[in-house]
Amino acid sequence: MEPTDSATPLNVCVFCSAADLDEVYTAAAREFAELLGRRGHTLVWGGSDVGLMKVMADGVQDAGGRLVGITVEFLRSRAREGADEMIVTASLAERKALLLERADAVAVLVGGTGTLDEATDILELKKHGMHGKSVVVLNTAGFYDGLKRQLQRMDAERFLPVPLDDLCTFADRPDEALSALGG
Ligand SMILES: C/C(=C\CNc1ncnc2c1ncn2[C@@H]1O[C@H](COP(=O)(O)O)[C@@H](O)[C@H]1O)CO
Repeated sequence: MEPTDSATPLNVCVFCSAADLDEVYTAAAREFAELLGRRGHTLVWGGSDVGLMKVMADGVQDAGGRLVGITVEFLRSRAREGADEMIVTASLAERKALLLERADAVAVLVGGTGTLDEATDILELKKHGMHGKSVVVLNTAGFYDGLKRQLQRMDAERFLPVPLDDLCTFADRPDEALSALGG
């Protein structure tokens, strides 16, 4: 499908679960992916063809967007066929650096420890002024309510050297998340 909506094309890095999840989560990811694809954006992601990562890649590609996968040597066998680009790094650290480097903006969808690791890494880099890219957390079904409360407490009790709002925003819906990224 050709992209139909006009917006400045962005490279949007998405961190999300490698697991197969309930419909409430896959539906939101699919909607976000379709918005990205329809607006001609590129998905930059971990490159695997599993779980929510696959839902995102399918949705973006079906809606006319591009796919740039950045996988790592030990997960190479899980890499998606037919991505526009697939880069294989030697280590997870190198992969995280490249995911950020190739992105204009970052979206954190529901996920486990892998997603949390990636999200805190880019927030830490942003805190230290290493990048100024927009970061949005898509809080599907309140999945990240606990994380939001924790970060708000860090902010209120001065654990953060910059305001939380300067680090990331939370969005309840996929369209809000994309708007927060300027897409
Ligand atoms: C080995 C299995 C699946 C393949 N796993 C992964 N493939 C690619 N990227 C992965 C994988 N696991 C973690 N990642 C990265 O972390 C995020 C997902 O981790 P989570 O713990 O599931 O949230 C994701 O953004 C990836 O970049 C087993 O079937």
